[in-house]
Amino acid sequence: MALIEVRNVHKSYGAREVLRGIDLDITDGEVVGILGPNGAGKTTLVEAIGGLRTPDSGSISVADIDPTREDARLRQLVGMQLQQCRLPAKITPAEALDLFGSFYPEPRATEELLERFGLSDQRGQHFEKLSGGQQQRLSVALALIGRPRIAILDELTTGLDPAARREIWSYLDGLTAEGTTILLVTHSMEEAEYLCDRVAILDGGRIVAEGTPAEISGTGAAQVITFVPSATLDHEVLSGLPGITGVSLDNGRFTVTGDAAAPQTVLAALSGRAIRAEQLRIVTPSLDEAYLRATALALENPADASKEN
Ligand SMILES: Nc1ncnc2c1ncn2[C@@H]1O[C@H](COP(=O)(O)OP(=O)(O)OP(=O)(O)O)[C@@H](O)[C@H]1O
Repeated sequence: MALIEVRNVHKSYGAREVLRGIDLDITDGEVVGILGPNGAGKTTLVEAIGGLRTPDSGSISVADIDPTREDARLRQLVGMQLQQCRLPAKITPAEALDLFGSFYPEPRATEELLERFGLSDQRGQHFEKLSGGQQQRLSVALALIGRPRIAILDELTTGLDPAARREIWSYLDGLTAEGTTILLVTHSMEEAEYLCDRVAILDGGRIVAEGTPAEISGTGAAQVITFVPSATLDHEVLSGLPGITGVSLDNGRFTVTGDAAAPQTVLAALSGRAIRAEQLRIVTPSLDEAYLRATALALENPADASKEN
């Protein structure tokens, strides 16, 4: 059984249905990214998993706990970093960490977190005087202080400078090595590719694509090779090659799609016939492109999106 199970979850705010039948399984130790455009329902979904919002229908189970009912048990298991960290204006990072740490049996050391999250110099500064990035880093540290088995991180590194992002990513690498399960909402494809075992793209309240970053971006499967052959080349020479899934010819330019080995396969076949591939381009779709494709498809099929209500 998965550590987190989400089954057919629906959630509306007034007349607006924000989650429209979400199914998601997350296994122990996995790092799963939720991507999607603004307003897609990402925060609603992860906060429902964290027990902060109640679905209208469907079910959620977190290590066999119903997040809407067993709040105290859930709090010991789950560390949540919220998109907007709200703390009293006059609390300092050291005080906030000590306070949150006091809720857990074996908290991480305040000093260790201040150092790892680059807040040692601001340890005594009032929350209201911290920069946006410092408040953000504090919110991540607070989510992790209780050594949670599951960390839910909402826009973990939004607004952070590149060095701070890398620092947080490397800290999370350490946590995943210890077996922490991480669910993160992100707008950064780079972050998803770096951190996540799996991503789910949410759009219009539905998961419109799901898989490993490589599967979603197609790098594990589809490669697109385009070229102009230096001499006449038969279509069949290419279509008969192993791992090739499509060949088309337009204005003298071939476009060949195939598996990860397709570029080598095509170039070897050409070289065996003493043909050069001129104006050669090999395109590996990025996660960015896959994301735009998946959300564009969902936009093109609004009828599909409203069918199952
Ligand atoms: N408490 C609420 N009451 C009413 N509407 C809400 C509430 N929370 C969210 N919404 C609306 O639900 C939709 C989904 O919001 P949500 O915050 O889940 O999206 P998101 O994918 O996290 O967006 P973003 O990327 O902008 O953070 C939005 O249209 C938002 O305005």
